[in-house]
Amino acid sequence: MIATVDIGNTNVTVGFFADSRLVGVFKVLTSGWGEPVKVEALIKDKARPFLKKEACREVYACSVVPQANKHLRSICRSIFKTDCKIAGEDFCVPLMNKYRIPSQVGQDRLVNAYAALKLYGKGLVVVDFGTAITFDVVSRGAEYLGGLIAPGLRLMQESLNNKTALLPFVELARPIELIGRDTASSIRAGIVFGAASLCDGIIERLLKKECRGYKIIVTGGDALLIKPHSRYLKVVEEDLILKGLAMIAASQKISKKL
Ligand SMILES: Nc1ncnc2c1ncn2[C@@H]1O[C@H](COP(=O)(O)OP(=O)(O)O)[C@@H](O)[C@H]1O
Ligand SMILES: CC(C)(COP(=O)(O)O)[C@@H](O)C(=O)NCCC(=O)O
Ligand SMILES: [K+]
Repeated sequence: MIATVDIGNTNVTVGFFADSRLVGVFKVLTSGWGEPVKVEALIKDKARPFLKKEACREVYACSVVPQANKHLRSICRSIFKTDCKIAGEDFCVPLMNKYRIPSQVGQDRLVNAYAALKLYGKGLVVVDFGTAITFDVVSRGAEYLGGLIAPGLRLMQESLNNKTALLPFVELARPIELIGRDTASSIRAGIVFGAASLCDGIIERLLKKECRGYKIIVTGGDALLIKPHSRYLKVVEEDLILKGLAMIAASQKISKKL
């Protein structure tokens, strides 16, 4: 069995793969890194049922929270009894990276692009509704071209609440009407329809120009909330980063054998 870890700005997501199949996933909040001992206890607890069945041979990770990396390394040794390999530090995502400064791009975006390329073939856009909404383009020549970054749904919720006197924090849910007639439904409609329109608008621009005929793949914590309101989001890949990490682990094993 191998373990994969995705440290995003909201969640740490852990996935276990047996024979390339995802057999289990759990999440803990990223904000806990201030108290790594607590994060370790949480991960240990949630990983226990999987580790009882089978030991972990390898851990592949991807992080966009650099201050978490050293804790991740020690947590891996103590829970999984093996060193973890972190994207960008211990291995490179095997993709031609055309970002102006290649090291500047988030490793999560590269892993998403790699995973989608392996699953769906060249010429695609990955949309990830995480803390940020990211759009990542893989060309017909299988190169990572870059993309776009916009604020995610939680950031929209929090900034409306934090930067105004009267707006409360409202839990997001499927909006029931376009024209909100109370504060909570106005905020829900604004954020959910707004994010769907932002997404469709950007995809339309991409499809008209550089990305004519490209496939669109969507992932991330808020993907299912937005999908019903979008024209272009049809193909959902949950846990795309974890799948990408598992595919990279498998490819490294093959290249070692060659
Ligand atoms: N407990 C929570 N705290 C914050 N956001 C949450 C929580 N549960 C679900 N979410 C939603 O998940 C989104 C983040 O998705 P995720 O893909 O896990 O992000 P990341 O990969 O950036 O950590 C947020 O925008 C928010 O709407
Ligand atoms: C854009 C991101 C914040 C997205 O992170 P996430 O929503 O997955 O937490 C992350 O990929 C990042 O910090 N990128 C570095 C800058 C860049 O990609 O250009
Ligand atoms: K994201």
